[in-house]
Amino acid sequence: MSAATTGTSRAVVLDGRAAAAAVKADLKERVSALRERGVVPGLGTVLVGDDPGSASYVGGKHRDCAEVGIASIRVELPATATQAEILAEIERLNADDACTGFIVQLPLPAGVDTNAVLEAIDPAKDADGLHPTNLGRLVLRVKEPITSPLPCTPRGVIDLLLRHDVPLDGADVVVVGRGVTVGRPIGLLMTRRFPNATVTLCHTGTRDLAAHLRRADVIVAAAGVPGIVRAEDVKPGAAVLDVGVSRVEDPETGKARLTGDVALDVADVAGFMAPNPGGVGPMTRALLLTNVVESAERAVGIG
Ligand SMILES: Nc1nc2c(c(=O)[nH]1)N[C@@H](CN(C=O)c1ccc(C(=O)N[C@@H](CCC(=O)O)C(=O)O)cc1)CN2
Repeated sequence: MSAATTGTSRAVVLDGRAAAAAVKADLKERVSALRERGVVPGLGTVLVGDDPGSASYVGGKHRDCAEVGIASIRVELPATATQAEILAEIERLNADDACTGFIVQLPLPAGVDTNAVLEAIDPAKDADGLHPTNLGRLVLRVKEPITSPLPCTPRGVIDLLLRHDVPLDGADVVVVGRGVTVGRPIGLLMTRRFPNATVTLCHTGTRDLAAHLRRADVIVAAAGVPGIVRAEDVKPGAAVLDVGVSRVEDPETGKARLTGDVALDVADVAGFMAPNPGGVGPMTRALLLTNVVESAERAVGIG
């Protein structure tokens, strides 16, 4: 969804750019404190192939690192890289003391076993929180404070809801999309932070998506299908967070542009809206940095 609406919007905007700026300001101070103790957090990224979207996300991650004082390590491999070559780079980053956390940018080229790649990352350096050990800890350590990295986009969604006091106690939450970075982990994190929320995961096999959406107090749209969440299917006052990303051709300019999953006029019905761009995306980036800083703090016994 773009920030523009049909003009009657009364939804409170869940402003991810402002929230991310606040998160980064806090991280900058924490990174300075770590540096004073001789600890320099370093984020590594592994980018395979030449997808312009992925390259742009990785570039943004390194700009964020520079902003808060985190060191950057960039690994780039051609789209033809073999599974063994990718795993070798992961082993190198696992062993590199300058790299305190790293990610492998997704999606990987067709033919690469993404699960095997994610499982090869040292769980202590897993800045995305997508290693099975960390996903398992997320399920098991429900009552503990955060002791392991958490998936960034789901964490961003929850942070935005908390910052704006969106009511979650007893809420019906509907997540659309079952991808590995958002749809699958978000229910785990949501019911850890809001144990009385009821989370339903909808996907391409869901028989009646509209029926699920209509009773939802909170909708997290992460399907990558433009306009899949329509105003007529949103309960007045609901919180709607648009996390979908699709590349479409702009009919006016003929140029490719990014669009979300939520129709523009949903903002006229919703009580809270996380737009796309400007909602959850900037928080995904800020919480990646948070995972890196928290890991570095844990390593020296802070937090
Ligand atoms: N290893 C990972 N791969 C991917 C992840 C992830 O969390 N880990 N998520 C997405 C891509 N992504 C980060 O990698 C990401 C997507 C979008 C944004 C963002 O800030 N979007 C902006 C709009 C950007 C634009 O206009 O170009 C916004 O929403 O305002 C940040 C990060 C898939 N891969």
